[in-house]
Amino acid sequence: MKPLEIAKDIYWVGAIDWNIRDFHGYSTYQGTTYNAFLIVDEKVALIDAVKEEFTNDMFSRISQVVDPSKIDIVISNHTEMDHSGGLPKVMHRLAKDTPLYCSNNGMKNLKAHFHQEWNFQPVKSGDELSLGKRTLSFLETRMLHWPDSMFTYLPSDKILFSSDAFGQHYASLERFDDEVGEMIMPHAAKYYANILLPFSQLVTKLVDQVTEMGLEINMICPDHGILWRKDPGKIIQAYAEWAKQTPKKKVVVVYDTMWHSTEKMADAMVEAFKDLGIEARVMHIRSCHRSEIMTEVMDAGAVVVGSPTINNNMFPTVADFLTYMKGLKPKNKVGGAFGSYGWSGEAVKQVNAELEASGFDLPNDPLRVQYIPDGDSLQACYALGEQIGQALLKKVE
Ligand SMILES: Cc1cc2nc3c(=O)[nH]c(=O)nc-3n(C[C@H](O)[C@H](O)[C@H](O)COP(=O)(O)O)c2cc1C
Repeated sequence: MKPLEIAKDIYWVGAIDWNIRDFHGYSTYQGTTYNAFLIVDEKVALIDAVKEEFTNDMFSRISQVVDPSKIDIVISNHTEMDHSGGLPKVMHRLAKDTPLYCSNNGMKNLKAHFHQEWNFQPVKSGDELSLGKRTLSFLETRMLHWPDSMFTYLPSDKILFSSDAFGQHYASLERFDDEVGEMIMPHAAKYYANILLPFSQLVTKLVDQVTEMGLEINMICPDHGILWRKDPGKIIQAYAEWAKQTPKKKVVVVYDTMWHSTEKMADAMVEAFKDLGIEARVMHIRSCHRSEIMTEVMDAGAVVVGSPTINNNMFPTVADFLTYMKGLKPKNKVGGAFGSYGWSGEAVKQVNAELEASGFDLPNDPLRVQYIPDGDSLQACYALGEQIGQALLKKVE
Protein backbone atom coordinates (compact mmCIF):
# COMPACT_ATOMS: atom_id res chain seq x y z
CA MET A 1 0.00 0.00 0.00
CA LYS A 2 2.36 2.63 -1.22
CA PRO A 3 1.54 6.30 -1.61
CA LEU A 4 2.11 7.78 -5.03
CA GLU A 5 3.91 11.08 -5.50
CA ILE A 6 1.79 12.80 -8.17
CA ALA A 7 3.84 16.03 -8.14
CA LYS A 8 6.76 17.14 -6.01
CA ASP A 9 5.76 16.64 -2.34
CA ILE A 10 2.14 15.94 -3.28
CA TYR A 11 0.97 12.39 -2.72
CA TRP A 12 -2.06 10.30 -3.55
CA VAL A 13 -2.84 8.56 -0.26
CA GLY A 14 -6.30 7.20 -1.05
CA ALA A 15 -7.68 3.68 -1.22
CA ILE A 16 -8.77 1.25 -3.91
CA ASP A 17 -12.12 -0.47 -3.44
CA TRP A 18 -11.88 -3.33 -5.93
CA ASN A 19 -15.04 -5.12 -4.88
CA ILE A 20 -17.79 -2.58 -4.44
CA ARG A 21 -20.55 -3.36 -6.93
CA ASP A 22 -23.37 -1.14 -5.70
CA PHE A 23 -22.68 2.47 -4.83
CA HIS A 24 -25.91 3.95 -3.45
CA GLY A 25 -27.83 2.27 -6.24
CA TYR A 26 -25.27 2.97 -9.00
CA SER A 27 -23.67 -0.18 -10.42
CA THR A 28 -19.91 -0.07 -9.99
CA TYR A 29 -18.96 -3.21 -11.87
CA GLN A 30 -15.30 -2.17 -11.90
CA GLY A 31 -15.11 -0.96 -8.31
CA THR A 32 -13.94 2.52 -7.41
CA THR A 33 -11.26 4.46 -5.59
CA TYR A 34 -11.46 7.01 -2.79
CA ASN A 35 -8.79 9.56 -3.56
CA ALA A 36 -7.18 11.51 -0.75
CA PHE A 37 -4.13 13.77 -1.14
CA LEU A 38 -1.30 14.83 1.10
CA ILE A 39 0.70 18.01 0.53
CA VAL A 40 3.96 18.20 2.42
CA ASP A 41 5.12 21.78 2.90
CA GLU A 42 6.07 23.74 6.02
CA LYS A 43 2.62 22.61 7.03
CA VAL A 44 1.28 19.21 6.06
CA ALA A 45 -2.22 19.22 4.60
CA LEU A 46 -4.57 16.33 3.95
CA ILE A 47 -7.19 16.94 1.28
CA ASP A 48 -10.23 14.72 1.81
CA ALA A 49 -10.28 11.32 3.45
CA VAL A 50 -11.69 7.94 2.44
CA LYS A 51 -14.66 5.72 3.24
CA GLU A 52 -14.54 4.70 6.91
CA GLU A 53 -13.52 1.07 6.37
CA PHE A 54 -10.54 2.15 4.20
CA THR A 55 -9.09 4.55 6.76
CA ASN A 56 -6.27 2.18 7.71
CA ASP A 57 -5.23 1.91 4.04
CA MET A 58 -5.00 5.70 3.95
CA PHE A 59 -3.04 5.85 7.22
CA SER A 60 -0.68 3.19 5.94
CA ARG A 61 0.02 5.26 2.83
CA ILE A 62 0.37 8.51 4.77
CA SER A 63 2.77 6.83 7.24
CA GLN A 64 5.24 6.18 4.45
CA VAL A 65 5.49 9.93 3.90
CA VAL A 66 4.91 11.46 7.35
CA ASP A 67 3.62 10.35 10.71
CA PRO A 68 -0.18 10.79 10.33
CA SER A 69 -0.33 12.56 13.69
CA LYS A 70 1.87 15.30 12.14
CA ILE A 71 -0.86 16.48 9.76
CA ASP A 72 -1.36 20.21 10.47
CA ILE A 73 -4.36 20.95 8.31
CA VAL A 74 -7.33 18.92 7.10
CA ILE A 75 -9.43 20.01 4.13
CA SER A 76 -12.83 18.53 3.40
CA ASN A 77 -14.07 19.32 -0.10
CA HIS A 78 -17.23 17.25 0.29
CA THR A 79 -19.15 15.81 3.24
CA GLU A 80 -20.42 12.62 1.62
CA MET A 81 -19.39 9.56 3.65
CA ASP A 82 -17.15 8.06 0.97
CA HIS A 83 -14.77 11.00 1.62
CA SER A 84 -15.63 12.02 5.16
CA GLY A 85 -16.22 8.61 6.72
CA GLY A 86 -12.55 8.43 7.73
CA LEU A 87 -12.48 11.95 9.21
CA PRO A 88 -13.36 11.02 12.82
CA LYS A 89 -10.38 8.64 12.95
CA VAL A 90 -8.15 11.25 11.31
CA MET A 91 -9.22 14.04 13.67
CA HIS A 92 -8.87 11.72 16.65
CA ARG A 93 -5.15 11.22 15.87
CA LEU A 94 -4.41 14.92 15.55
CA ALA A 95 -3.99 17.74 18.06
CA LYS A 96 -7.41 18.88 19.32
CA ASP A 97 -7.15 22.31 17.69
CA THR A 98 -6.11 21.03 14.23
CA PRO A 99 -8.02 23.21 11.78
CA LEU A 100 -10.53 21.59 9.44
CA TYR A 101 -11.14 23.74 6.36
CA CYS A 102 -14.40 23.32 4.47
CA SER A 103 -17.19 25.45 3.05
CA ASN A 104 -19.76 26.93 5.40
CA ASN A 105 -22.25 24.31 4.25
CA GLY A 106 -19.51 21.75 4.71
CA MET A 107 -19.24 22.77 8.35
CA LYS A 108 -23.01 22.43 8.83
CA ASN A 109 -23.09 19.08 7.08
CA LEU A 110 -20.04 17.66 8.87
CA LYS A 111 -21.62 18.66 12.19
CA ALA A 112 -24.88 16.97 11.13
CA HIS A 113 -22.94 13.83 10.22
CA PHE A 114 -20.45 13.46 13.07
CA HIS A 115 -21.74 15.73 15.86
CA GLN A 116 -18.20 16.79 16.78
CA GLU A 117 -16.90 20.22 17.72
CA TRP A 118 -13.79 20.12 15.56
CA ASN A 119 -11.88 23.32 14.88
CA PHE A 120 -13.90 24.18 11.77
CA GLN A 121 -12.50 26.91 9.55
CA PRO A 122 -15.20 27.70 6.99
CA VAL A 123 -13.93 29.19 3.72
CA LYS A 124 -15.57 30.77 0.71
CA SER A 125 -14.59 31.22 -2.93
CA GLY A 126 -11.37 33.14 -3.28
CA ASP A 127 -10.10 32.48 0.26
CA GLU A 128 -6.47 31.40 0.44
CA LEU A 129 -4.48 29.24 2.80
CA SER A 130 -0.70 29.30 2.99
CA LEU A 131 1.12 26.05 3.67
CA GLY A 132 4.53 27.70 3.59
CA LYS A 133 5.95 27.71 0.08
CA ARG A 134 2.61 26.85 -1.43
CA THR A 135 -0.74 28.54 -1.10
CA LEU A 136 -4.10 26.88 -1.65
CA SER A 137 -7.23 28.66 -2.81
CA PHE A 138 -10.84 27.56 -2.55
CA LEU A 139 -13.75 27.65 -4.95
CA GLU A 140 -17.22 26.80 -3.72
CA THR A 141 -19.14 24.58 -6.13
CA ARG A 142 -22.47 24.56 -4.31
CA MET A 143 -24.80 21.76 -5.49
CA LEU A 144 -22.10 20.11 -7.56
CA HIS A 145 -23.26 17.80 -6.30
CA TRP A 146 -24.02 18.62 -2.64
CA PRO A 147 -24.58 22.02 -0.98
CA ASP A 148 -21.17 21.71 0.69
CA SER A 149 -19.08 20.81 -2.38
CA MET A 150 -15.99 22.85 -3.11
CA PHE A 151 -12.77 22.68 -5.11
CA THR A 152 -9.30 23.27 -3.71
CA TYR A 153 -6.78 24.74 -6.16
CA LEU A 154 -3.02 24.83 -5.94
CA PRO A 155 -1.84 27.61 -8.30
CA SER A 156 1.90 26.92 -7.92
CA ASP A 157 1.44 23.44 -9.38
CA LYS A 158 -1.76 24.19 -11.32
CA ILE A 159 -3.52 21.28 -9.67
CA LEU A 160 -7.28 21.28 -9.11
CA PHE A 161 -8.61 18.99 -6.39
CA SER A 162 -12.11 18.74 -7.74
CA SER A 163 -13.97 16.57 -5.24
CA ASP A 164 -16.59 14.43 -7.04
CA ALA A 165 -16.58 16.47 -10.25
CA PHE A 166 -14.67 14.81 -13.13
CA GLY A 167 -14.61 11.50 -11.25
CA GLN A 168 -15.31 7.97 -12.40
CA HIS A 169 -16.01 4.78 -10.53
CA TYR A 170 -13.06 2.74 -11.71
CA ALA A 171 -10.65 0.71 -9.58
CA SER A 172 -7.19 0.19 -11.05
CA LEU A 173 -3.51 0.19 -10.22
CA GLU A 174 -3.08 2.99 -12.73
CA ARG A 175 -3.67 6.48 -11.37
CA PHE A 176 -3.51 8.66 -14.50
CA ASP A 177 -5.50 9.17 -17.69
CA ASP A 178 -2.46 8.60 -19.92
CA GLU A 179 -1.99 5.16 -18.36
CA VAL A 180 -5.49 3.95 -19.17
CA GLY A 181 -6.34 5.81 -22.39
CA GLU A 182 -9.74 6.34 -23.96
CA MET A 183 -11.46 3.50 -22.12
CA ILE A 184 -11.95 5.78 -19.13
CA MET A 185 -14.33 8.13 -20.95
CA PRO A 186 -17.43 5.85 -20.78
CA HIS A 187 -16.85 5.58 -17.02
CA ALA A 188 -16.67 9.38 -16.76
CA ALA A 189 -19.84 9.67 -18.87
CA LYS A 190 -21.67 7.19 -16.65
CA TYR A 191 -20.60 9.18 -13.61
CA TYR A 192 -21.90 12.39 -15.16
CA ALA A 193 -25.21 10.80 -16.21
CA ASN A 194 -25.89 9.35 -12.78
CA ILE A 195 -24.48 12.02 -10.45
CA LEU A 196 -24.18 15.39 -12.16
CA LEU A 197 -26.87 15.41 -14.83
CA PRO A 198 -29.51 17.20 -12.70
CA PHE A 199 -27.04 20.00 -12.07
CA SER A 200 -26.12 20.53 -15.71
CA GLN A 201 -26.98 24.25 -15.67
CA LEU A 202 -24.59 24.74 -12.77
CA VAL A 203 -21.93 22.72 -14.60
CA THR A 204 -22.23 25.06 -17.58
CA LYS A 205 -21.90 28.09 -15.26
CA LEU A 206 -18.90 26.58 -13.52
CA VAL A 207 -17.11 25.76 -16.76
CA ASP A 208 -17.72 29.36 -17.94
CA GLN A 209 -16.51 30.71 -14.58
CA VAL A 210 -13.33 28.63 -14.67
CA THR A 211 -12.69 29.74 -18.25
CA GLU A 212 -13.27 33.42 -17.34
CA MET A 213 -10.97 33.13 -14.33
CA GLY A 214 -8.29 31.82 -16.68
CA LEU A 215 -7.56 29.09 -14.18
CA GLU A 216 -4.53 27.24 -15.50
CA ILE A 217 -4.83 23.53 -14.90
CA ASN A 218 -2.08 20.97 -15.35
CA MET A 219 -3.82 18.25 -13.41
CA ILE A 220 -7.33 17.53 -12.15
CA CYS A 221 -7.54 15.28 -9.12
CA PRO A 222 -11.10 14.06 -8.55
CA ASP A 223 -12.07 12.04 -5.49
CA HIS A 224 -12.83 8.90 -7.53
CA GLY A 225 -10.97 7.08 -10.25
CA ILE A 226 -8.05 8.23 -12.32
CA LEU A 227 -6.45 11.68 -12.29
CA TRP A 228 -6.42 13.82 -15.42
CA ARG A 229 -2.89 15.01 -16.23
CA LYS A 230 -2.40 14.31 -19.93
CA ASP A 231 -5.18 16.54 -21.14
CA PRO A 232 -7.30 17.94 -18.31
CA GLY A 233 -9.06 20.18 -20.83
CA LYS A 234 -10.58 17.08 -22.39
CA ILE A 235 -12.72 16.17 -19.39
CA ILE A 236 -13.70 19.82 -18.88
CA GLN A 237 -14.76 19.94 -22.52
CA ALA A 238 -16.68 16.67 -22.13
CA TYR A 239 -18.54 18.15 -19.13
CA ALA A 240 -19.38 21.27 -21.14
CA GLU A 241 -20.83 19.03 -23.87
CA TRP A 242 -22.73 16.66 -21.55
CA ALA A 243 -24.20 19.65 -19.71
CA LYS A 244 -25.79 20.91 -22.93
CA GLN A 245 -27.87 17.72 -23.20
CA THR A 246 -27.97 18.03 -26.95
CA PRO A 247 -30.34 15.33 -28.18
CA LYS A 248 -28.80 12.76 -30.51
CA LYS A 249 -30.52 10.75 -33.24
CA LYS A 250 -30.84 7.93 -30.78
CA VAL A 251 -33.70 6.30 -28.92
CA VAL A 252 -33.59 4.21 -25.76
CA VAL A 253 -36.34 1.60 -25.51
CA VAL A 254 -36.72 0.65 -21.85
CA TYR A 255 -39.19 -2.01 -20.80
CA ASP A 256 -40.07 -4.90 -18.55
CA THR A 257 -42.24 -7.84 -19.40
CA MET A 258 -43.68 -10.94 -17.72
CA TRP A 259 -44.74 -13.02 -20.74
CA HIS A 260 -42.99 -11.16 -23.60
CA SER A 261 -46.00 -9.26 -24.97
CA THR A 262 -44.60 -5.83 -24.05
CA GLU A 263 -41.28 -7.03 -25.46
CA LYS A 264 -42.93 -7.86 -28.80
CA MET A 265 -44.33 -4.33 -28.86
CA ALA A 266 -40.85 -2.95 -28.20
CA ASP A 267 -39.40 -5.00 -31.05
CA ALA A 268 -42.01 -3.67 -33.50
CA MET A 269 -41.20 -0.08 -32.52
CA VAL A 270 -37.49 -0.75 -32.93
CA GLU A 271 -38.14 -1.83 -36.55
CA ALA A 272 -39.59 1.61 -37.22
CA PHE A 273 -36.55 3.33 -35.65
CA LYS A 274 -34.26 1.19 -37.79
CA ASP A 275 -36.19 2.10 -40.95
CA LEU A 276 -35.84 5.79 -40.07
CA GLY A 277 -32.08 5.43 -39.60
CA ILE A 278 -32.31 6.12 -35.86
CA GLU A 279 -29.86 4.43 -33.51
CA ALA A 280 -31.74 2.35 -30.92
CA ARG A 281 -30.69 0.88 -27.56
CA VAL A 282 -33.11 -1.77 -26.33
CA MET A 283 -32.87 -2.30 -22.59
CA HIS A 284 -34.85 -4.84 -20.59
CA ILE A 285 -34.87 -3.38 -17.09
CA ARG A 286 -34.18 -6.59 -15.22
CA SER A 287 -31.17 -7.26 -17.50
CA CYS A 288 -29.71 -3.74 -17.46
CA HIS A 289 -28.92 -1.77 -14.32
CA ARG A 290 -30.74 1.55 -13.97
CA SER A 291 -27.43 3.40 -13.95
CA GLU A 292 -26.44 1.76 -17.27
CA ILE A 293 -29.78 2.75 -18.75
CA MET A 294 -29.32 6.37 -17.59
CA THR A 295 -25.93 6.50 -19.26
CA GLU A 296 -27.64 5.66 -22.56
CA VAL A 297 -30.48 8.08 -21.85
CA MET A 298 -28.08 11.01 -21.34
CA ASP A 299 -27.40 11.68 -25.03
CA ALA A 300 -30.53 10.09 -26.51
CA GLY A 301 -33.15 12.26 -28.17
CA ALA A 302 -36.01 9.92 -27.22
CA VAL A 303 -36.89 7.46 -24.50
CA VAL A 304 -39.82 5.08 -24.86
CA VAL A 305 -40.91 3.11 -21.84
CA GLY A 306 -42.94 -0.10 -21.84
CA SER A 307 -44.70 -1.78 -18.95
CA PRO A 308 -47.26 -4.56 -18.57
CA THR A 309 -50.02 -4.02 -16.02
CA ILE A 310 -49.66 -5.95 -12.80
CA ASN A 311 -52.23 -5.64 -10.03
CA ASN A 312 -53.56 -2.38 -11.47
CA ASN A 313 -50.11 -0.84 -11.60
CA MET A 314 -47.06 -0.47 -13.75
CA PHE A 315 -44.42 -3.14 -13.21
CA PRO A 316 -42.36 -2.29 -10.07
CA THR A 317 -39.03 -2.21 -11.93
CA VAL A 318 -40.49 0.32 -14.37
CA ALA A 319 -41.60 2.49 -11.44
CA ASP A 320 -38.08 2.19 -10.02
CA PHE A 321 -36.51 3.31 -13.28
CA LEU A 322 -38.96 6.17 -13.85
CA THR A 323 -38.41 7.47 -10.31
CA TYR A 324 -34.65 7.29 -10.76
CA MET A 325 -34.75 9.00 -14.17
CA LYS A 326 -37.11 11.74 -12.95
CA GLY A 327 -34.65 12.68 -10.20
CA LEU A 328 -31.83 13.00 -12.72
CA LYS A 329 -33.90 15.51 -14.74
CA PRO A 330 -32.90 14.67 -18.31
CA LYS A 331 -33.81 17.47 -20.74
CA ASN A 332 -34.73 17.89 -24.41
CA LYS A 333 -36.22 14.48 -25.00
CA VAL A 334 -39.19 12.99 -26.79
CA GLY A 335 -41.01 10.28 -24.85
CA GLY A 336 -43.54 7.53 -25.39
CA ALA A 337 -45.33 4.87 -23.36
CA PHE A 338 -46.56 1.43 -24.35
CA GLY A 339 -47.40 -1.94 -22.85
CA SER A 340 -49.56 -5.02 -22.74
CA TYR A 341 -52.41 -5.62 -20.29
CA GLY A 342 -55.13 -8.15 -19.51
CA TRP A 343 -58.29 -6.50 -18.22
CA SER A 344 -57.82 -3.09 -16.60
CA GLY A 345 -54.58 -1.84 -18.21
CA GLU A 346 -53.58 1.06 -15.92
CA ALA A 347 -49.81 0.78 -16.41
CA VAL A 348 -49.43 2.59 -19.71
CA LYS A 349 -51.30 5.69 -18.56
CA GLN A 350 -49.24 5.75 -15.39
CA VAL A 351 -46.00 5.54 -17.35
CA ASN A 352 -47.17 8.30 -19.65
CA ALA A 353 -48.06 10.52 -16.69
CA GLU A 354 -44.62 9.98 -15.17
CA LEU A 355 -42.90 10.87 -18.44
CA GLU A 356 -45.03 14.01 -18.67
CA ALA A 357 -44.16 14.94 -15.09
CA SER A 358 -40.48 14.44 -15.97
CA GLY A 359 -40.73 17.02 -18.75
CA PHE A 360 -40.65 14.77 -21.81
CA ASP A 361 -42.30 15.92 -25.05
CA LEU A 362 -45.01 13.35 -25.70
CA PRO A 363 -46.12 13.59 -29.31
CA ASN A 364 -48.49 10.59 -29.07
CA ASP A 365 -51.07 9.01 -26.84
CA PRO A 366 -49.74 5.96 -25.04
CA LEU A 367 -50.37 2.62 -26.71
CA ARG A 368 -51.70 -0.43 -24.91
CA VAL A 369 -52.46 -3.85 -26.35
CA GLN A 370 -54.59 -6.53 -24.73
CA TYR A 371 -52.59 -9.69 -24.01
CA ILE A 372 -50.44 -10.95 -26.90
CA PRO A 373 -50.18 -8.49 -29.80
CA ASP A 374 -51.48 -9.70 -33.18
CA GLY A 375 -50.41 -8.43 -36.59
CA ASP A 376 -52.61 -5.32 -36.41
CA SER A 377 -51.38 -4.45 -32.95
CA LEU A 378 -47.78 -4.84 -34.06
CA GLN A 379 -48.58 -2.53 -36.99
CA ALA A 380 -49.87 0.00 -34.45
CA CYS A 381 -46.61 -0.35 -32.50
CA TYR A 382 -44.61 0.19 -35.68
CA ALA A 383 -46.72 3.28 -36.43
CA LEU A 384 -46.11 4.64 -32.91
CA GLY A 385 -42.39 4.04 -33.37
CA GLU A 386 -42.56 5.93 -36.68
CA GLN A 387 -44.33 8.91 -35.10
CA ILE A 388 -41.96 9.09 -32.17
CA GLY A 389 -39.05 8.69 -34.57
CA GLN A 390 -40.34 11.57 -36.74
CA ALA A 391 -40.70 13.79 -33.69
CA LEU A 392 -37.14 12.93 -32.70
CA LEU A 393 -35.80 13.68 -36.17
CA LYS A 394 -37.54 17.07 -36.05
CA LYS A 395 -35.94 17.77 -32.69
CA VAL A 396 -32.41 17.00 -33.80
CA GLU A 397 -32.64 18.82 -37.14
C1 LIG B 1 -49.67 -11.37 -11.38
C2 LIG B 1 -50.36 -10.69 -12.52
C3 LIG B 1 -51.18 -9.62 -12.26
C4 LIG B 1 -51.84 -8.98 -13.30
N1 LIG B 1 -52.64 -7.89 -13.01
C5 LIG B 1 -53.27 -7.27 -14.02
C6 LIG B 1 -54.11 -6.16 -13.74
O1 LIG B 1 -54.29 -5.74 -12.62
N2 LIG B 1 -54.70 -5.54 -14.78
C7 LIG B 1 -54.51 -5.95 -16.08
O2 LIG B 1 -55.00 -5.31 -16.98
N3 LIG B 1 -53.72 -7.00 -16.35
C8 LIG B 1 -53.11 -7.67 -15.37
N4 LIG B 1 -52.33 -8.77 -15.65
C9 LIG B 1 -52.27 -9.29 -17.01
C10 LIG B 1 -51.02 -8.83 -17.75
O3 LIG B 1 -50.94 -7.44 -17.80
C11 LIG B 1 -51.06 -9.44 -19.15
O4 LIG B 1 -50.85 -10.84 -19.05
C12 LIG B 1 -50.06 -8.85 -20.12
O5 LIG B 1 -50.26 -9.37 -21.40
C13 LIG B 1 -48.64 -9.14 -19.68
O6 LIG B 1 -47.75 -8.52 -20.55
P1 LIG B 1 -46.23 -9.00 -20.61
O7 LIG B 1 -46.19 -10.30 -21.33
O8 LIG B 1 -45.49 -7.94 -21.34
O9 LIG B 1 -45.78 -9.14 -19.22
C14 LIG B 1 -51.67 -9.43 -14.63
C15 LIG B 1 -50.84 -10.51 -14.86
C16 LIG B 1 -50.18 -11.13 -13.84
C17 LIG B 1 -49.25 -12.28 -14.15
